[in-house]
Amino acid sequence: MRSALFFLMQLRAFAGRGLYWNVLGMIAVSMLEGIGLILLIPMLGMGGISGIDAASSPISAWLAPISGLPSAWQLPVVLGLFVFIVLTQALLKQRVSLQNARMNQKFEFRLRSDTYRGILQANWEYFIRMRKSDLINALTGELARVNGGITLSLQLLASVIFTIIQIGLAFWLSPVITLIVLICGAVLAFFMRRTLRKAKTLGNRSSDLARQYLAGISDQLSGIREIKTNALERSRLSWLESVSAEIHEEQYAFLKLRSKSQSAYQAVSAILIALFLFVFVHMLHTRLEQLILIVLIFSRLWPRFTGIQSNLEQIASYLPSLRSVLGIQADCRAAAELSFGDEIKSEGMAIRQALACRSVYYRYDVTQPRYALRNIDLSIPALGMTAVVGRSGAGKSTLIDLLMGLTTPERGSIAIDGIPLTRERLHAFRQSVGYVPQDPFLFNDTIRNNLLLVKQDASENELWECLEFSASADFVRKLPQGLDTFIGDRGVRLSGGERQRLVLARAILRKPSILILDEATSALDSENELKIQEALEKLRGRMTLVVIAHRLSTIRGANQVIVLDQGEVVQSGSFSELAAEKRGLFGSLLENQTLAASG
Ligand SMILES: Nc1ncnc2c1ncn2[C@@H]1O[C@H](COP(=O)(O)OP(=O)(O)OP(=O)(O)O)[C@@H](O)[C@H]1O
Repeated sequence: MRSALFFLMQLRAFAGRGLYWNVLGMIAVSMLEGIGLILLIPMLGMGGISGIDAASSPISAWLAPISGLPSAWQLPVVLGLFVFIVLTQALLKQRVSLQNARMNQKFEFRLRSDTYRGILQANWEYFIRMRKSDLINALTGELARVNGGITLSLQLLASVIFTIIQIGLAFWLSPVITLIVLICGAVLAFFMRRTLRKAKTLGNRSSDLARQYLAGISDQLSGIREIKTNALERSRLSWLESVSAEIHEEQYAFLKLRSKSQSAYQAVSAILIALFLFVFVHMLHTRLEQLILIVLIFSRLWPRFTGIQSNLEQIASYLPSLRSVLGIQADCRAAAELSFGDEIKSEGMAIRQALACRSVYYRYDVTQPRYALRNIDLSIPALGMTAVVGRSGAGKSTLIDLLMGLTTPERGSIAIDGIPLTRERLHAFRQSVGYVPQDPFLFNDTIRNNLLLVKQDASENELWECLEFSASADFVRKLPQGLDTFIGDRGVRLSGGERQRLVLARAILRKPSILILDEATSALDSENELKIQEALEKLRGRMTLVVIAHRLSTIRGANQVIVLDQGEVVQSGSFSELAAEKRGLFGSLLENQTLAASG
């Protein structure tokens, strides 16, 4: 029951008074149903069914005006009343269920939007920690289960209201019989508690399995190339079959649990009804009208009891999904770096003097002693070109993430023109950054839309200018639909170099104050690399450039070269200065590359 209450509390916090109106509607529906039921006795009595005395009906006092009518009129009037009550009840019921569906939809919409908003507002560290597929699962499968949980909780609420009202009616008719039936029901419910606990455990497992499945399948489809080239098809299929088998086992266990508890309820209800009739008619000589009504009430209540039990089981199994979605929301709140509205308030922030790191320390995992960056002190002068070099794993990309404000230092600070980059200034600063990552990403859309993403009002001329600059214009012109060609799954596949150039075009479209290229020319052939080198030359003096480069020949023109090794700055200076320090790391990197190129 606590699970259902949890769902309903969430709904109440969202729907407020709307939920109370619906509860009132549910009460009215149940009352009308009860009255319709009680009307059966006078109807049967007036219809002349022997043994039933219409005047002894519990509502005979209410029917007094009808008894005053000529006897030929009495039955049609009672039948008319009955039809009216049933129709009103049906209409009201329809309205309440539509309102419930609307409320549920709005709740789901809000939950979905709040969750995604939280995800979008979370900082980069959160995404480093989280599995992407868990977030996808929360926004798809888990939300669908939460929706199911809310629907069932509302059904349960209706059933509980119905049950209370019908039990109240039964009490009014005969407290003794009702009490005996209720005691039996309570004893049965007590023994069914174990089933509920089991349902909850199964629900937890089902959530885990869904997460595991989605994580695995999205990983494998992303790595399908590796699967093919390493001939891993069979082992991957076995993985899928084993997870599917587990999912089926879990579903089967849940169905078995439900059908077992339902059959138990049905069997007990049949035995109880038979026992009642025997005991009350033969031993206690109860009045027939009362007995008929009570049997009627409980024969309708019993399936509701069963419904309540099975609803509770299912709701308990859905609860882990709601908890998981709310957990993600809470984690995102804790990791929030931005609130919507910041972007409206802020405009780009230009670097006028320098972007600097002061005694910066950074660890990916604060529980581990290993620092990815240690004691970093450096200054990137505005409008110059700074190159960052170092062996693989030296900390270059980590440094870039810090410089862009994607991550925040554990100690020390990042400052723009001497002012620390605080959370409030983050969004404005990022609007001034153009970034081309190692593995460029384009959305599954047209080239035009991919570019317009960063500057919606860019003119056709501006788009082509950026494409020219990034040496992409030629290949875009040759595509079947030019700028309107779909790329990715639904359209033309682009080579790594082409994607990299398009991402570069996008990065410069909004004329950033600082352009950061993380190995941006790694996928380019020497002809295109040269073009980009020339373009970067043209940008010099117009924006601050930061370039991470493996190929040291590409950074000859840099004003400053920073050499990182094992998370520390080991050298910095101009290209020629560092090249002259033969015993330094830069000298040896340069020597290795020259040897490799000549060999
Ligand atoms: N998400 C992460 N979680 C934990 N450790 C990480 C993570 N990303 C990087 N590291 C570690 O931090 C260190 C610096 O990594 P980084 O990616 O900054 O190096 P890099 O110089 O950019 O390397 P490369 O040239 O190969 O891209 C490495 O030891 C790496 O293992």
